[in-house]
Amino acid sequence: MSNQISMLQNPGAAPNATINRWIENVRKFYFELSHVMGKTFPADGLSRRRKQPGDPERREFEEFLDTDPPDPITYSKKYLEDDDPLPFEAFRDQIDTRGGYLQTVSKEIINQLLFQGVEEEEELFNRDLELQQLLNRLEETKRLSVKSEAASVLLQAASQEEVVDSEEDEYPSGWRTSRGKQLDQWVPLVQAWLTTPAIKPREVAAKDWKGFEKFAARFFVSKDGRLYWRENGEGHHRLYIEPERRMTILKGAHDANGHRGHYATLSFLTKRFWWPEVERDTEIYVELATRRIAQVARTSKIVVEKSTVPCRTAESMRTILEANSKPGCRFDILSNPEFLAEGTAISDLFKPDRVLIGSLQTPEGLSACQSLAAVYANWVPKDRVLTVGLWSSELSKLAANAMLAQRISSINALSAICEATGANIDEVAHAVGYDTRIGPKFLKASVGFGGSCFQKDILNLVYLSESLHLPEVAAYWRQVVEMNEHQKRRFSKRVVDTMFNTITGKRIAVLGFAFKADTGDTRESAAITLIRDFQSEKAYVNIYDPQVPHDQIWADLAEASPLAPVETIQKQVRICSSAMEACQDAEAVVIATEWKEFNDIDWEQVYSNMNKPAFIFDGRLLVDAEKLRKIGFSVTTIGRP
Ligand SMILES: NC(=O)C1=CN([C@@H]2O[C@H](COP(=O)(O)OP(=O)(O)OC[C@H]3O[C@@H](n4cnc5c(N)ncnc54)[C@H](O)[C@@H]3O)[C@@H](O)[C@H]2O)C=CC1
Ligand SMILES: O=C(O)[C@H]1O[C@H](OP(=O)(O)OP(=O)(O)OC[C@H]2O[C@@H](n3ccc(=O)[nH]c3=O)[C@H](O)[C@@H]2O)[C@H](O)[C@@H](O)[C@@H]1O
Repeated sequence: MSNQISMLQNPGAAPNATINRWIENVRKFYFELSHVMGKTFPADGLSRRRKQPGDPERREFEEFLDTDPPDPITYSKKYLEDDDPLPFEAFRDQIDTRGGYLQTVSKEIINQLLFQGVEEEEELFNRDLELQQLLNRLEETKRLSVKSEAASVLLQAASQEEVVDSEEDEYPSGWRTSRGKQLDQWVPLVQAWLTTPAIKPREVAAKDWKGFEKFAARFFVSKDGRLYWRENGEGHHRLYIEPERRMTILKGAHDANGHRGHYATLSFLTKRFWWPEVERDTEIYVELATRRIAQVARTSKIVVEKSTVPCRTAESMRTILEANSKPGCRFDILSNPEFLAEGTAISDLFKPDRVLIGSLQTPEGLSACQSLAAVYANWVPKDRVLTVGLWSSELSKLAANAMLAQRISSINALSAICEATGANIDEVAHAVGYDTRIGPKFLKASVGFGGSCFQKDILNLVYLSESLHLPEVAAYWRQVVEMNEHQKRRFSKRVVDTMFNTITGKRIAVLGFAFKADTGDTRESAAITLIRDFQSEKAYVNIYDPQVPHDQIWADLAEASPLAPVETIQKQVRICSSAMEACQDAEAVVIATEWKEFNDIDWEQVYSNMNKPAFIFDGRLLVDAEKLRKIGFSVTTIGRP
């Protein structure tokens, strides 16, 4: 209680979250605090404080009672060997804190606790609902993106309606191995047998019965008659997909989901669906683009990998191309990764640091390499065109992005140390970057790196390392991504902690939504994670970004909280058309993207429009903290105490 009193008097004190919720409730009333020592009832938060000098004199508790204190509680044991109940003192603390907590705990948490005990059926229902909600929300936000396409294709495929194969979507039986074909025949028998176990399927030979039973044990049939493969390692039951729906599902998971390659497509699929040899089918499907090149090419071709690909992709392309090419056609594959950055794409194109071309070191490979180098020679100086081996080129692209991201994670890790010690991350970066071996670029601490490529490419490297049985190498690179996630979490926690451990009902203006300045791209933007965290703490959020379309913001927020209804998101979030509008009546401003125009904000005006105390959280080292403090803001900057 003394903690609460001191906090009521001193908003700067740091209560914990439970106590803060309590304070919020207590503050609704006009009251005078007094201390009544409890004797009859277990101690609660109010009665635990011992009487202090200066406390007003109060009658003892007994004086309030009309009758004698009740008799001690009696109990009877069900079985003699049962343990005696523990004395009250043994668990008094537990009751005390949990009692206080549970009274104010939010409904969601209780629901979550209850939810842990739900039956399989309910989980399935929720999973369907989740897909349905995802689609609804994406449609509502009118975002005609590949993702809504993916969701709709998947929903359609998962529905129980009859499917008529279009010619294009026919499932090629040539893909199946004999084992796959056998399991395809077994699955309908499994379903029938699980529904009426008394009838053994005649089609299963006696010698196969044990195997069949074992196989069948992996499934269950839901109330609505759908067959599910029991949960995989991630705790998801997977809906069985019949052969005639498989191409639609593959198409949805791969094409409509952004051609994210074999690994991403497979993990997307295997979280939701199952059929025999889904892994093999996915691999074949993902290779279809290369097969298509072979199919349509009538003369020899140089095939250039421009997109970022896993190391040794060219090798699998070659195998596919050679196996499917027309007589007399030969294919040379080059790797020519793209190094442009968003926001500077045109200048990167005209004045690249380097152009990298990887080829096989055979006469044909080297000659193909020269052909491509000649194209670049039109505007890129010769010494900037680097020619290397094919695998080195593929790996260099992943390595370059991984090392850039690693610098950011390193500086962000140091920013946490700065906040705890009093050092200043800008000064540290400056001092470190002055070493010519290290260099000054890409050492700007931030709320976390975003963008479509860093995370994807590092995870690509992690996957590659794992598949090469290099777990320590994989762990090293994974840590770069984990540190980035940590940085985002750390930042939103700092916001909550600084605002007296609760942002419930408070309005926060988030300035910037793009993953960096000078682009409208929001993929993996740190702002999305921050806003999701603020929403889950029940804050109101005003968002302003000079470039990102509003529909995109709604779609990203919907995707970040797949279980939150759109109306809830829209109640909590407002998209504004200027920084000034976003800051109106806010309690805090969070700078998430380093847009130049944020330097020109009239902070005095912002301050006068905000609720007090007015907080600024600079996730981009953008503002002049001292200047803003003079205005009256409480300023928190990344990498500074
Ligand atoms: N965004 C960037 O700044 C940079 C991107 N890159 C690389 O360039 C590639 C494209 O990047 P973004 O343009 O940002 O991606 P994006 O996702 O915006 O666009 C890629 C488009 O290509 C389509 N696509 C992918 N594979 C396909 C296939 N096999 N057949 C037909 N269509 C296919 C997708 O459906 C999508 O529409 C990626 O590999 C990325 O790593 C490289 C350097 C910079
Ligand atoms: O393969 C790709 O897609 C591209 O990825 C990055 O380019 P991009 O994602 O456009 O953006 P960056 O400028 O690298 O910034 C990435 C993220 O790191 C953040 N960042 C960058 C630099 C820094 O010092 N601190 C920092 O937090 C940015 O704010 C942004 O969120 C690389 O810089 C390009 O060379 C590469 O071609």
